[in-house]
Order: sequence, then structure tokens, then C-alpha cells
Amino acid sequence: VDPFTIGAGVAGTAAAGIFSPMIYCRFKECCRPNWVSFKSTGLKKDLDNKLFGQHVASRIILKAVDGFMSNDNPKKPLVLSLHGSTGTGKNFASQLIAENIYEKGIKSNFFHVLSATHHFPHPKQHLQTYKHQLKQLLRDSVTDCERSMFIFDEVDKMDPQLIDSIKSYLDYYDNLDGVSYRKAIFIFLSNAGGDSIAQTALDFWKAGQKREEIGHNDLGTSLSLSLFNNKDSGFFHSSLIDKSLVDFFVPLLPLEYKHVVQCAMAEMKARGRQPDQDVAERLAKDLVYFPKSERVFSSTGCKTVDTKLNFYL
Ligand SMILES: Nc1ncnc2c1ncn2[C@@H]1O[C@H](COP(=O)(O)OP(=O)(O)OP(=O)(O)O)[C@@H](O)[C@H]1O
Repeated sequence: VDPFTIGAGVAGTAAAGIFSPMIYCRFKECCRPNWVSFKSTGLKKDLDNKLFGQHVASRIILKAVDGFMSNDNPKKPLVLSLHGSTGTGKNFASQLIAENIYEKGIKSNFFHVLSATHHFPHPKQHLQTYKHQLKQLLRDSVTDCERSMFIFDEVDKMDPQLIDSIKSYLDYYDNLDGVSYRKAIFIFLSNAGGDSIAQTALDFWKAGQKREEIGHNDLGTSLSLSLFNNKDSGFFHSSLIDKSLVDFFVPLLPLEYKHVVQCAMAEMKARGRQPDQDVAERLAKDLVYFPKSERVFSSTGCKTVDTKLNFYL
């Protein structure tokens, strides 16, 4: 698990010992307010302006992170579980949170993304090693900075025993072996539950109701139940749900044509180009949508927009 990050942390700590922390931390990232501090209005602005079509997720994320970061003595770490089909913005939303906590954003040494298939590809053979590496990473990062953030991507593909092995870190413990994890943020990302979210969105669409009328209650409970009962979800009978360690289940809705257009426009802007509505619409029209007959939701969300854009420009 990311040995380079661990190495950099150790080297950093040693260097900080030689120089005065005041001078060292002016130039190098430290766990101090000039490097780590939450910008609530920044997060709201980013969720409103950059995360398209996700009014339910935006609202929950802002409330959850705002409440947690403004509490100087939380009783447990913040645990979010983001669910939705591919390309709906789960990684992107997590990055927006990081950008508004760390001065270095996703490049911060206190921000970690752990992907099931990349970091833990062979759980059958290496479960004990993975457990050990994971615990060490959590411990080292939180020792360096209590406001550390851990993203677990593709959690539906992660061995449930591996998830269960970190449950004490997500719980209400004052400290574990002298380290307190209460100020850390854990975010689980998965496609599990995506179908049930899409079905709810489709039901609203078929009933002629606006997307914006979909509320958390329409998605929340059925989502956590479907995760608990679905043996492919990675959460299957996992004590995370059993023990209510997940604070918020965050549903991401499938994206529509107009959101894909927005993504394409945003991507052109990010490349320093004048956004071209005609290019964005041509790209969006060529994507695959479901259900086949009605073509309401993009099958890949906004995921392939950046690579496809080269072809349309
Ligand atoms: N709702 C959204 N609003 C704005 N941009 C989005 C949105 N969803 C996706 N994107 C764009 O598409 C890219 C890929 O999305 P992202 O990686 O967040 O999807 P994901 O939901 O994590 O997918 P997967 O389940 O396949 O990992 C993002 O980097 C972002 O540029």
C-alpha cells in the first residue's frame, strides 16, 4: 500500500526535526491550518457549479462534511459511502472535498486513494498482508495528521474481511494504540446499489416528475437494504452496516444528456478552450443511453467525455 507516501512522511518528519517547524511548514506541507483547513463556502460553490445533476449527493455531502469539520471534538470519524453507476461523479465529488480541505488538494500527503483491484488484487492469497499494510497506512497518516482522508474505491470488489478489519478505526473509540482516528474522513465508493438508484430515477422520469423532486428518502433506505442483502456488494453482512458505522449513504443519480453536455463544456474550459455548445452536443448525442428505447440516462455517465472530446474538437 503506497510505500512511497509512507516513505515521504517519514522523511518529512525527519526534515521537520532539523529545521524549525515554523520555517519548515511555510514551504512543505504540514498538518497546520495554512495547509489543512476546511473551506465550507468553497465546497458549496464547487458542488453547486462543478458537480452536475447530483442535488441529493451535494446536499448530503455538504451537510456531513460541514458538520464534521466544524466540530473540534467529533466522537467518531466521518464515514461516507457513495453509491452510483459508473461515471456519475463519485471520485470527482471526493476530490472536491479534498480540494476544500487541503491546500495541496488531492496531492496532499494526507489524502489517500485505495483501489480494490489496484492495491488489493489477490485477497485470497494475501489477505493478512493487505490487512497489515492497510492498518499501517491508516496509522502512519493519522499520526502525521489527524485530519487525514481515505478513499476506498471499488469497495464492492473489496474482500469483506478486509473492510471488516478496519471497522474499529471507524468506531467510537477514543484511541487505538495511542492514536485517535476521530478526526479522519473515510469515504467508500462503489457501483453497488447503482441499479436501484437508476430505477428510482427512471420511475420519477416515467411519472413525469422532475429529477429535482427526488429526495434522499426516496433512495436512502432502499439503498442500504439492497447493499446489505446483495452478496456482490462487498458490504454483504459487513459489520459496517450492521454496527451503523457508515454515517451517510450518498446516492449518485445516473446522468442525463444535458449533464453530459455540461461535462463536455466544463472539460473544454478546463483545457483553456472556448466551450463550444455544438461540439458538446455532438459528443453527448453519440454516447450510449439507457433504457434502450427511451435513451434517458448515459450508460457511462461523464466518464469517457474527456477522452472522446479529442475526437470532436
Ligand atoms: N456529476 C458530475 N459532474 C461533473 N463531472 C462529472 C460528473 N460525473 C463524472 N464527471 C466527470 O467524469 C470523470 C469521471 O467521473 P468519476 O471518476 O468521478 O466517476 P465515478 O462515479 O467515480 O465512476 P466509477 O464508478 O467508474 O469509478 C470525472 O473526473 C469528471 O470529470
